[in-house]
Amino acid sequence: MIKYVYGLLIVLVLQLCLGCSSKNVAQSDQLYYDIGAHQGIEKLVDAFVQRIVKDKAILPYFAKSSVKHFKQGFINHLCGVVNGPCKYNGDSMIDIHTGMNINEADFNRVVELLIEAMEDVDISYQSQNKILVKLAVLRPEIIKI
Ligand code: HEM
Repeated sequence: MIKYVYGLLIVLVLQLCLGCSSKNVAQSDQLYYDIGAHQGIEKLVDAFVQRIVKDKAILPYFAKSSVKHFKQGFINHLCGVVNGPCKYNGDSMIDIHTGMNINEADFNRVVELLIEAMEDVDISYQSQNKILVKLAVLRPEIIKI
């Protein structure tokens, strides 16, 4: 009987440990999966670019940019931001945006366009907020000093 109880206890402890470790793994990249993994990010960035090209205040910033290159860079960067399995190999946010003289209003507008794009592709408000919190910390690297 004692052996049986011990056995049961061991199984219980093992299950708890497995439960917590798989929970941790799931939690770390949960946002990535919640927004549809790589395909979801591609859809979002497509919608974002469609919003940018229709915006008179923001489009001029991209006058000399390659849309294809921007899309790929933004996809990889966002994928990393949401703890996905991609690696962004581009320049730092400071290096890219320095010299563009981005003001507060235009930064906010780009964030608005991203929110609209997230709505376009039906990303939940909870995931939207998580993404926005992660991007908000980049603000000082992007707005002109
Ligand atoms: C949190 C906000 C932002 C993030 C995370 C972000 C991120 C990025 C990334 C990842 C790239 C692509 C880098 C590459 O692979 O070449 C990029 C490029 C670019 N970003 Fe941003 N950006 C932000 C805000 C802005 C704002 C507010 C503007 C302008 C109003 C802007 C204008 C540009 C332009 C014009 C490029 C293309 C540069 C080129 O052609 O080399 N970005 N950004």
